[in-house]
Amino acid sequence: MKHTEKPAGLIMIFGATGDLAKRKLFPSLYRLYKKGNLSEQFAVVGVARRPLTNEEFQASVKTSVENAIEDHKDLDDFVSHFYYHSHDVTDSSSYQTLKGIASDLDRHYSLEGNRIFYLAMAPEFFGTIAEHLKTDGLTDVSGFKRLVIEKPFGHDLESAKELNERIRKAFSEDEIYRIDHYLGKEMVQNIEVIRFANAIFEPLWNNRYISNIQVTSSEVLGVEERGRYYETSGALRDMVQNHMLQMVALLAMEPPIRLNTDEIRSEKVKVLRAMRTIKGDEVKDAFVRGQYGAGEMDGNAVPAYRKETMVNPESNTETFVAGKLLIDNFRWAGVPFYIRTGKRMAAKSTKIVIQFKDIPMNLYYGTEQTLNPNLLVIHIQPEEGITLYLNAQKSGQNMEATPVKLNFANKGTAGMNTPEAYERLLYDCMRGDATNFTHWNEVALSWSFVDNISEVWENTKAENFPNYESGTMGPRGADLLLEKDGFFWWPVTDLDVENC
Ligand SMILES: NC(=O)C1=CN([C@@H]2O[C@H](COP(=O)(O)OP(=O)(O)OC[C@H]3O[C@@H](n4cnc5c(N)ncnc54)[C@H](OP(=O)(O)O)[C@@H]3O)[C@@H](O)[C@H]2O)C=CC1
Ligand SMILES: O=C1O[C@H](COP(=O)(O)O)[C@@H](O)[C@H](O)[C@H]1O
Repeated sequence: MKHTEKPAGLIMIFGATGDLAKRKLFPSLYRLYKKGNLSEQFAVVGVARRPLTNEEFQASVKTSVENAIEDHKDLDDFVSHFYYHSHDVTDSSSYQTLKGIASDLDRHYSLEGNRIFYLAMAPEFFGTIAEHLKTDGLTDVSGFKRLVIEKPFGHDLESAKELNERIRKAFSEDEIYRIDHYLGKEMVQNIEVIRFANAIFEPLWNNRYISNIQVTSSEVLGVEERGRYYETSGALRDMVQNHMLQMVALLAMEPPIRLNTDEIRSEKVKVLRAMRTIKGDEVKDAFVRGQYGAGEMDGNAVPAYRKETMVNPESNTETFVAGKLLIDNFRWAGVPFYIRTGKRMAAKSTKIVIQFKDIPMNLYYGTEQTLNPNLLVIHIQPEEGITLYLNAQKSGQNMEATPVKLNFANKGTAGMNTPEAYERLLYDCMRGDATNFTHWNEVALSWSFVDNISEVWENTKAENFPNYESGTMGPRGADLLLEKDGFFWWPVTDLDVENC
């Protein structure tokens, strides 16, 4: 696929009055515009039901950008490229009007017939919109056409297949950009560089030298206003099926023969294929689910999940998942990948800890004492960087090894759920680079892995829910999962080897 750095084009955003558009998409587009990464030949059509004039829509885009970004120098010029069409996506009759608007803008801005359709709406509309775009001729373009589709991509493998078949009627696989915003994060993208650009890591990156890998993505926030969605999702579908498995795939994949979209995706797919299936009775040994109870966060009392708005007071939905994954291939046989994610935990943090195996014998401590293992920590958020924990002699100490750390802190502005991730992904999509979007094969394999677990959990009531207090690192079962293998979770805040 040829990448043009600044292609002209129309971006049609379905759900343009929604939260995602306001908080992430408009500020990201503005940043691209400010950096000169957006062609002057661009126009945006916002679509949603509520009646708005173009001017009202432009004012709301302006407000969204002002709320997110301090420098607004060129904002008026930027918003002048925005247009609005009030349209119910389930109403077949108004797609023709939308088509007329798109054609007019194409001529007015010389958009070269390039179109990106961004579906920032509830997933039940994805299939309908894609079908209409085709049947009503919006996809009959002289340039490129691309579909950006938000999560969740289905609810399980079956529904994901159904959705995929519907959107594939209008777009080919290489025109579909399935968003996983973790793939837009600076340090997630850095995993490959750390692995494949450093002679000191790649030779050690296997079961001979690594004892276990831990991936934690903990959140402080609870379910907020998303109770209705979350009740049907839970942490397994919301975080594990996509973000957590994507990080595992990047950590475990073989070096691609070339750094292009197809080769990278194909290596990730191989990891997902090699992941050992966990089903039936095995689920309770390899996976732990949790649900938050009431607690205190930053000195304020917070309610239990079951007391949140739109949540069943007897809900069986998990807000926490910990699991042990095994990748049955030559490189990783026998190395556990532990994953852990949850809401209302003690800290907002996404970290990857690679724990290396112990050296055969310790010359430096008393015989009963072991040295601290070498760790490589990849800090995804809120701080961005890497830390390598080594043992060395500190000055003044006599032939005694103490842990020292080598730190690299990324200078980028690290925010949570950052618009920067969306900015990168939007830019990639405009340039036709789908590397950091998920291919259908990845989505399908992730769902089939997760479906086996959710099937067991949906059919067995979690008698001990709620089983962790808000503001903690999850239920005790998550610690036991590692303890039975002789490991423990490395802390995610202030990771200090000396104090572990
Ligand atoms: N918000 C976030 O941080 C994140 C969101 N997502 C995903 O992004 C998508 C959008 O989420 P979010 O922005 O939060 O959702 P919102 O509920 O805030 O927005 C939904 C949008 O859809 C429009 N809409 C609803 N029904 C129709 C209809 N029948 N026809 C036309 N427009 C309609 C609404 O406008 P109106 O009422 O005027 O029609 C609104 O613009 C979802 O798939 C979500 O999972 C993913 C990651 C993060
Ligand atoms: O996709 C999702 O991600 C967020 C967490 O994203 P982060 O970038 O803040 O780590 C999560 O809160 C949400 O439930 C989920 O849908």
